[in-house]
Amino acid sequence: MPTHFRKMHGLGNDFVVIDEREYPLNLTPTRIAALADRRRGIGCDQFVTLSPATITEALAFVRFFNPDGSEAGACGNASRCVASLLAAETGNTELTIQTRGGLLKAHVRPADEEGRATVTVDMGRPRTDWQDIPLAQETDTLRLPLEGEPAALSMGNPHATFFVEDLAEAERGPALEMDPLFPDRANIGFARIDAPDRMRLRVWERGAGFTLACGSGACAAAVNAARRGLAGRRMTVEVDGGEMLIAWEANDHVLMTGPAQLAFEGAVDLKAYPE
Ligand SMILES: N[C@H](CCC[C@H](N)C(=O)O)C(=O)O
Repeated sequence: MPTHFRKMHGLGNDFVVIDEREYPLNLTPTRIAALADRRRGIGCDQFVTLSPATITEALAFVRFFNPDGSEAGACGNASRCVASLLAAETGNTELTIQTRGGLLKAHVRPADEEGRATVTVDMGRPRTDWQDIPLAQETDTLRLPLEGEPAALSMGNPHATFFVEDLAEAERGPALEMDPLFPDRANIGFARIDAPDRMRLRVWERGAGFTLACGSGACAAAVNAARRGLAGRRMTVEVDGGEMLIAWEANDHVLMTGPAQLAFEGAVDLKAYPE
């Protein structure tokens, strides 16, 4: 029996979303990778599943998988998309979703005539201790012992941010993702500070490669810029797909605001994909 899915995106960072709350599908990493593959599957940057929440205040337990089948503890753009989906389903504009990286509270402004909602997600606190990122050795996470001295933190997934003048340096991303300093690999951001409240960012994503936008990467880059004294605590982050607003609040929580969009819905025969 075909399985319903939604194709969604946040600033071009795109997702296949499958709701397993009614009917668990037990999707294996192999099948997820095949479905996420743009040549042989539906194609997406991350594959997102909704399952029943195990914490009563949350409407769903949301998991994020990269096209290589690896699981991410956070995915900012997908969190906005799922929040907009749940808001449309429930009529709630304030809601909570459960992720491996923690509980995320969202505020959803209803979709406009193009189906584009504006969502603010509280992405929680950045984790800046080396063990929480994680790194392979005790390290000052403000300046990692790598060429270009990036800053690093976790938003529920590992991020290193290089502050550069020339975004062409992003070509270093693939090698850096695999650097032994990152035992779980890492998302690698390249940020150019254009003003105390504005940056341009490109992210080589762990397990996914370059994407048009990376929400957790924008949070990480904005917090790392403020930690390094390069910017304030409210940033407009310009990515290839558009702009997000990031605010690192006085309570240490990081608020991310940006669009969420349903592209189309469809059905897929999972049996056509290898277990
Ligand atoms: N695109 C996502 C990030 C996915 C992170 C994933 N690549 C990982 O392995 O952590 C975002 O909007 O935050």
